Amino acid sequence: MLEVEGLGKAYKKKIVLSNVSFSAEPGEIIGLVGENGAGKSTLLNMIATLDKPTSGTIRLNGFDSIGSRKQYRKLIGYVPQDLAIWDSLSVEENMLFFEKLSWVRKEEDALQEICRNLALDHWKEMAGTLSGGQKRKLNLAISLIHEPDLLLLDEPTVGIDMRSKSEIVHYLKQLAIQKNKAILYISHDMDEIKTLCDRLICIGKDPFYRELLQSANQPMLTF
Ligand SMILES: Nc1ncnc2c1ncn2[C@@H]1O[C@H](COP(=O)(O)OP(=O)(O)OP(=O)(O)O)[C@@H](O)[C@H]1O
Repeated sequence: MLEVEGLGKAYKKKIVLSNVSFSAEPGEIIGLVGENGAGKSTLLNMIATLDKPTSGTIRLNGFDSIGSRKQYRKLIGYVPQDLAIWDSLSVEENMLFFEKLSWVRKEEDALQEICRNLALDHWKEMAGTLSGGQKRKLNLAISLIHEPDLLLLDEPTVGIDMRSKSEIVHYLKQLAIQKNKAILYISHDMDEIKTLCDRLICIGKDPFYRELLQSANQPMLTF
């Protein structure tokens, strides 16, 4: 499904990633882990087509991320580290707004169901007055409107309470199992990594980090 081959990224003379190769199958949750500044977001951003690789290729269901960008983009959902919601709109208005921007048409009931499945029951409330956890859920719900095959998540549970965190983790697990979605997930939370991820991709050279991750006893690729 997702095939990353020989991927490299340099910013001017600074090499951030080199020769990263891996694949992801439907239903798999893969954790992207490693120390600060290792290049996790850079890798995710290239897969999200927000940044161009210096070398290598990314293909999703046979579509190249550069050559077939339009078709490729329809298959991905991306949740950035920073919230991308409208504070002055209600949850309902946010969902309707982003549905209009999306390439699929969804009835309001279906949009509300996405939120309900995430235990986000604040349909008429202004996004600006939601708790941190509810805002994160709305951010995630928006990325699911067009039912992407591959979900790219950049620390989607950072800084939120344990209940919201556990609801998001439970939801993602169900999404992978029941709807066969592939999920690439950046996290610094060891418990979350152990609970959620089927396998890991460790970016960076810090031996402390690598040893710690090996103790999680999950299949791991290192770059
Ligand atoms: N646009 C850019 N121009 C120059 N350097 C950049 C740019 N984007 C990222 N970098 C550098 O690339 C390296 C990797 O950054 P990246 O944000 O991918 O790391 P990360 O593993 O996601 O870190 P964190 O865990 O702190 O989020 C860093 O040294 C960063 O300064």
